[in-house]
Amino acid sequence: MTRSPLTTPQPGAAPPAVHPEAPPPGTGLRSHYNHCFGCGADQRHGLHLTARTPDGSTVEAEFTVGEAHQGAPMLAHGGVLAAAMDEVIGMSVYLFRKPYVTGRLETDYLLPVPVGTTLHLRAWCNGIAGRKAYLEAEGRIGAPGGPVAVRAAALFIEVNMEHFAEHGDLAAIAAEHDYEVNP
Ligand SMILES: CCCCC/C=C\C/C=C\C/C=C\C/C=C\CCCC(=O)SCCNC(=O)CCNC(=O)[C@H](O)C(C)(C)COP(=O)(O)OP(=O)(O)OC[C@H]1O[C@@H](n2cnc3c(N)ncnc32)[C@H](O)[C@@H]1OP(=O)(O)O
Repeated sequence: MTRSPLTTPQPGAAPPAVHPEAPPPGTGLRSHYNHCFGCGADQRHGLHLTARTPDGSTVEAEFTVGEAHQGAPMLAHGGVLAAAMDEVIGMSVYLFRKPYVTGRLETDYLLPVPVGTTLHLRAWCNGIAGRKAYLEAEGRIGAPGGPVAVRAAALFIEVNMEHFAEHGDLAAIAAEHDYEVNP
């Protein structure tokens, strides 16, 4: 992965520990929001990623490139692939049971991805330093051990729930989670 210093764990970054309330190994992850472009079942234009964690610290998901995802004829749009990487990385940081948002996302495109291809996505965390989480993901063609088509490195920043209340619609999130909107 070609990455900038901004997505490379800074000195002193600690390796992440599996959170005690992370889903047990082999468990599926629920969508964090039904209208999410990446994972929401009610978002009809979305990617509909469903993910699981094999070990409580990494996340795996599959994404089949459809006709709605084209950039060049019958080839995946790079921005759609970046969205898939952002989503699977977001799902992996969700294992830490804190709200994070993408601060920076870097993407390497190594192979063209034709419509009809299933990308096997995997994301993991390389380190945590304060509010910063350094994460990485890859998308492999056709099988978990297939050729790597996309790599991503990201810096996610921990926020509090007021972030979503101030800038978005916390009530819509709270309706699907245990968060109290006005504790
Ligand atoms: C997503 C909804 C979730 C709802 C919650 C419900 C469920 C549970 C939670 C998790 C969700 C689960 C799964 C999610 C899955 C996928 C979703 C994909 C994720 C996204 O798609 S999310 C949307 C796109 N995302 C944004 O909409 C962010 C817009 N942005 C901001 O809201 C601010 O910009 C913010 C908050 C990032 C920082 O603002 P701030 O004021 O809090 O903090 P500040 O600026 O001081 O930065 C602190 C330290 O981070 C460094 N830093 C910051 N930004 C950097 C950058 N870009 N590059 C390099 N370093 C950066 C600074 O340099 C400083 O470093 P230092 O401490 O060393 O000085």
